[in-house]
Amino acid sequence: MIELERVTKIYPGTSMPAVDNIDLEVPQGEICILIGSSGCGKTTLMRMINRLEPITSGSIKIEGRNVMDMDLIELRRGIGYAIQQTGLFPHMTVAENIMVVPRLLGWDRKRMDDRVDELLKLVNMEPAVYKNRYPRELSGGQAQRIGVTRAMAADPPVMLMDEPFGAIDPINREVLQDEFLKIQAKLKKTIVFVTHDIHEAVKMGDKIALLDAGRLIQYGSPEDLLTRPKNQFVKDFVGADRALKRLDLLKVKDAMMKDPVRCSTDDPSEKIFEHMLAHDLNFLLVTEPGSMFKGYVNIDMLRGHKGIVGDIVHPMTITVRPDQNLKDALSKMLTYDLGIVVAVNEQGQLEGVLNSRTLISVVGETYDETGGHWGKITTGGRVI
Ligand SMILES: Nc1ncnc2c1ncn2[C@@H]1O[C@H](COP(=O)(O)OP(=O)(O)OP(=O)(O)O)[C@@H](O)[C@H]1O
Repeated sequence: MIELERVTKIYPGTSMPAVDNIDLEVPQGEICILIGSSGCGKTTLMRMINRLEPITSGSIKIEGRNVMDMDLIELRRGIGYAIQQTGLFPHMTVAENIMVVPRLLGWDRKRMDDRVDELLKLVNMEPAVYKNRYPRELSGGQAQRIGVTRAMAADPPVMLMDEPFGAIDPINREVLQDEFLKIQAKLKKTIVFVTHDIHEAVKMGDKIALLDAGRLIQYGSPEDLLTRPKNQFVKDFVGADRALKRLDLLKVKDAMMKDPVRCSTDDPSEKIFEHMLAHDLNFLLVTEPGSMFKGYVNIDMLRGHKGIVGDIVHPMTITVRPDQNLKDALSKMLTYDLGIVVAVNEQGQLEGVLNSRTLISVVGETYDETGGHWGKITTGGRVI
């Protein structure tokens, strides 16, 4: 846990505090987002945690220990630090960059090599391909991945991340965010994460701290800020399209129809054709016995077919995961012009189906602008 108590920073030669009397608690294993307009004090606040900036007054404790009482080297070893500009050393290879802190800690060669491979695999970069490259031989997204892995190299319990995905185009940014959240779900670091982007904040944050002119305006879960903005400033900051932002918060599994009607690859086509006619269905999902998702059949494909469904099933390559957010699902549906999108789990098994009508009703019905209350989503929609 990181505890900030009445933390204030006044830069020498200035009179207005850059950080003004902030109390904040970041629980163990959570991501706390610092957000606010340019100059509101986010970076200053973060840099006081690892003492890159001296604290003017107040106290910062990590696991109950005041950072000012800790040996500086020991403090920084326990805190990974990733920044937007990545800070990679241009004359060092990827592997050497990742190993900066472990080398200082005196790790042996084998342990360092293993760690480089492990971390590169974690961020989906093939070690054999990338570890001997120099930063100039990486794309912007790859360099940011390396910046983040470097911060994680010595497995610090605390990470400070200052717009770590800031310089990346929106599509790769989503990919990096998803990767990072997956890693975080396993590693459970305590993270302070600065961003300018409210979508990123809502997606990544367990808690969001909204700052203005050095002061903490509201601190709470993304849900809190979106649904119970404390004042007009917060409302304006989170924006008028709060209903849409809620798509960042809700997961596919919250809105999908679970356990949808399906047939099996070993079902006879004629029997399924009759069944679909009888139930007025023209489209049916197909799984293997054991529920591995295979694709779909429609009534025209089945008409006159003598074999089994598995012979003619049409694959559906665009799918979502139940724990992806609804915004990702909507974006896939719009990009590929799909009326429905199927949710499959990591093993490829069919878990549910989401249709565009359900999605739209989630956005439309769950927020009552006048009362400002969110309704409950209780059901997915019927698909077939
Ligand atoms: N070294 C410094 N000396 C004097 N003032 C500073 C210094 N660094 C930052 N400031 C001021 O402190 C305030 C907070 O700056 P800080 O960089 O923490 O804001 P920020 O929220 O991270 O901004 P941005 O989003 O633009 O990065 C600003 O008014 C800035 O001008």
